[in-house]
Amino acid sequence: MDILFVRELKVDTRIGIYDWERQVKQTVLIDLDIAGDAGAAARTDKVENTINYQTICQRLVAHIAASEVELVETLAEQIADIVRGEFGATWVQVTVHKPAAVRGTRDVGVRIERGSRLP
Ligand SMILES: Nc1nc2c(c(=O)[nH]1)N=C([C@H](O)[C@@H](O)CO)CN2
Repeated sequence: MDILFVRELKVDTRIGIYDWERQVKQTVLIDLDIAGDAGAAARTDKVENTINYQTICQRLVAHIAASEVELVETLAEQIADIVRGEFGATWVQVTVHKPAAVRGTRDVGVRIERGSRLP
């Protein structure tokens, strides 16, 4: 199994459980690991034969910038649904970072895996 990855996709969004967090936008960073077959794309050297990571990033930026969820868990689940449902990935790992959201930390967030690694 091969992995396509995205690291630190940066998006400003309304997210959080507190009143003040409903008034402002905060930055989240998204990491993705997506199961795929890099061999098929490599043999043809055509992006049509793989999952286009740029298209996924554009789709996720549009979704996340417009979303207004409270929890990082909800956002991670929505991202996994998009990557699997719209891009045909069989397995995805999604990490949502909310840096500096909690005093005394560098980063907090959630990591989820959805789907099967088997083709
Ligand atoms: N499990 C979670 N715990 C917390 C979340 C969250 O999204 N998932 N969010 C918050 C606040 O919004 C925090 O990020 C800002 O102070 C607290 N705990």
